[in-house]
Amino acid sequence: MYAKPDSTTMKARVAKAGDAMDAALKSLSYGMSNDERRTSAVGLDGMRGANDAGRPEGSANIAPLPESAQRVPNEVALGRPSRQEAEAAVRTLLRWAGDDPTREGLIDTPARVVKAYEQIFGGYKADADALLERVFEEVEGYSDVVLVRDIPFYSHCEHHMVPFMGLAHIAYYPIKGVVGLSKLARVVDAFARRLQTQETMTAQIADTIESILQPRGCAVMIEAEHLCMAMRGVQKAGVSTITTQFRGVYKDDPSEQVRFLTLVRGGKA
Ligand SMILES: Nc1nc2c(ncn2[C@@H]2O[C@H](COP(=O)(O)OP(=O)(O)OP(=O)(O)O)[C@@H](O)[C@H]2O)c(=O)[nH]1
Ligand SMILES: [Zn+2]
Repeated sequence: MYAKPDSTTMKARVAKAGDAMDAALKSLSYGMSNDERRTSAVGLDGMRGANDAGRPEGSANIAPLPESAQRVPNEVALGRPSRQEAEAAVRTLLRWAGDDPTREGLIDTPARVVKAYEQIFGGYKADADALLERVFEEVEGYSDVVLVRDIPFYSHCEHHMVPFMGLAHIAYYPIKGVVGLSKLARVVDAFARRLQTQETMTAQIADTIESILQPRGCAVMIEAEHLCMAMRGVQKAGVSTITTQFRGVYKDDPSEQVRFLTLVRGGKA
């Protein structure tokens, strides 16, 4: 439906973002309160703390239940339109765009779009918690950081239903065993395949890892390009948005945040 992100370009962008990250690191270490350290969006001052609403103070060590599973209330799930209704809605949008849904090239488009939505928005049916339930304990007591970086993802912004895409980086300090590496990428998909804001998605991934694995700490960083900013509206292409969530030791210890960002950037600068 849209192009795969160009990882070279993204890597170049990460390198370019290095200065911004360095500046952010300084402010993380010296300028921010503990609360501010917990959620920060580099270069997006107005977004700081956007995901903290309703989360109790000091809850980082308590392993809160992720809200992700409850994002679609029952009454909404039960009132789901039929496939025919969804296809009719696509025909309406085709007419709104100015085209003729009965012409040959578009006649099967509503069915294709509805099918594509099942994949693109398959995250609503994903149980992110269950993905992390299997833990491997035979790791010789390994308890240092596990960092999976450069996980590509595609999501859609909830404001315009236009794609945003990029890379997610996840780190955690295991306490008792480790989780399968692919499961972390699956958790990213479980939340990316929904209508999202980047901040919400970042917090949901961190919430899930924190509550299910109960690690000593976890860090999530997402960098993405939003096509709603590139192809419409303000039309600024190539803009990278970075969001982070730090929990546990990552929240408490700025040097852990530095180590995380250093590992994420390792070999790229
Ligand atoms: N914080 C945040 N904003 C987002 C995200 N995705 C898109 N947006 C912004 O959502 C905002 C919606 O602004 P509105 O003024 O309601 O809508 P609009 O008139 O289409 O805005 P423009 O994009 O400026 O044309 C825009 O500023 C988008 O850039 C996201 O993941 N996080
Ligand atoms: Zn948007």
